[in-house]
Amino acid sequence: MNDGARNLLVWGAEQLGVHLDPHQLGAFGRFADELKKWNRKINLTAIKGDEEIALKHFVDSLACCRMVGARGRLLDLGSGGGFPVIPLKIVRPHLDAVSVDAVEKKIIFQRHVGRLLGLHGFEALHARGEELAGRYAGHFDWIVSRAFADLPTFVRMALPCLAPDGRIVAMKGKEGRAEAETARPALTELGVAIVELQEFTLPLAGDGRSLIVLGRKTDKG
Ligand SMILES: C[S@@+](CC[C@H](N)C(=O)[O-])C[C@H]1O[C@@H](n2cnc3c(N)ncnc32)[C@H](O)[C@@H]1O
Repeated sequence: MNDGARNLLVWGAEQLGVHLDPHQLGAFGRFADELKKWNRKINLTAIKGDEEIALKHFVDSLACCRMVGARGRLLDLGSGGGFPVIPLKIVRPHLDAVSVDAVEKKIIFQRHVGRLLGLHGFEALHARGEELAGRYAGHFDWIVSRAFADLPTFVRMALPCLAPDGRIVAMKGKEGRAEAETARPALTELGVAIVELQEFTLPLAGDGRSLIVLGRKTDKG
């Protein structure tokens, strides 16, 4: 990753309230280098330039930091090249993270990055989200996804694996609020409520983003 991209990453992360130390910056640099190298052979991402990777993959992934604690169990459904799970693991090293994707070559890439960066408590699993309920029933404190599926589909897949007080976090573009409104009846039927909806602009790139946080409905609503 070039100096300009590194500066963008530091600055963009700061805008989100995340301070990156030199060790973490080094990890992001190695992740970017591997992403570019592997992307020449297997299709991991359409985002190829250093600056774009820094903003549209790394800073964007870090946006959901504020919704996730420092310790606990995290699942990323449909994580592709490792987003948002690997950036989250870099800045929240004590999270126990499971990353799932249906495409094996993407999971092989993530395992490679996990080994290279020495990420402990990181498991990349080649599976479909629909298959996880048996192994991970009620297991995760946070289940996240970025650019994965429509809200009811994601929630239906995530819910069996969610701890009783767990949270589902959907990372969406600027259309997130409208999608949440449309999905509200289906979500109610699933026994889930929108706990929080945050809209923000990706630093510098200016693209609209939204974070939709969901939890099980309680008797109180
Ligand atoms: C648009 S990509 C997003 C990847 C990553 N989250 C990101 O933001 O860069 C969606 C990913 O979901 C995976 N996927 C689609 N359906 C899936 C399923 N049912 N279970 C697991 N992964 C799935 C695809 O293989 C793909 O890697």
